[in-house]
Amino acid sequence: MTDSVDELNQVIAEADCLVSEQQVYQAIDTMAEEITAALRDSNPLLFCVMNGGLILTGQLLPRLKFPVQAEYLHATRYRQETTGGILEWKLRPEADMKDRTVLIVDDILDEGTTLNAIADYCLAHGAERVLTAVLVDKQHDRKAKPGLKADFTGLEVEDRFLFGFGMDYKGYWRNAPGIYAVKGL
Ligand SMILES: O=P(O)(O)OC[C@H]1O[C@H](OP(=O)(O)OP(=O)(O)O)[C@H](O)[C@@H]1O
Ligand code: HPA
Repeated sequence: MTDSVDELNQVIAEADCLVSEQQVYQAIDTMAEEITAALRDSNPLLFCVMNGGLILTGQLLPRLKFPVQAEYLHATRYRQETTGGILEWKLRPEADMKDRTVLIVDDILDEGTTLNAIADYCLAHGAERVLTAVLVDKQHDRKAKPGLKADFTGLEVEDRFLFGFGMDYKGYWRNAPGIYAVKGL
């Protein structure tokens, strides 16, 4: 059942703001500088991981100071839940990635299952190398592989259920202006 607007307004009113909007933009500025320095001569193929990667991708792209071919893919495993399940491909990448440097952009590396599966898919389809960029790396010891990290990380955030800047709570509040943790989660 869809939560009511009142309930969704209560979620953000009761949530803890862990990272302010201004701090998020500073982190994205830094990520963009790092990505530009690393990839400006690589002609990378960038894939936004829908839906969560939408906002980071939209903020990063104008900050990247080199020509970028931007595409998208859609893989999901949380749906409306706060724990992850089986990864479902809703749209596989269509662009030819043979011998390309691929940059995968997503909102969060939580357990890392999603990014691992996407990276494996790209390598299996001929990508020369796959790099990953996430706004948030959630701090816990449940990563799909010990020590798993993205190549570019904006912020390290505590182990709570988060929303804002692309991350959703039950499909809502991807638009929240900062990074918030749901009360009690
Ligand atoms: O590191 P993991 O534990 O695999 O979790 C991270 C993934 O989970 C979220 O996607 P979700 O499945 O919620 O789909 P969405 O992007 O449409 O919200 C998020 O956008 C990442 O893609
Ligand atoms: O903490 C989270 N919030 C929203 N989406 C997510 N997908 C994985 N972890 C999270």
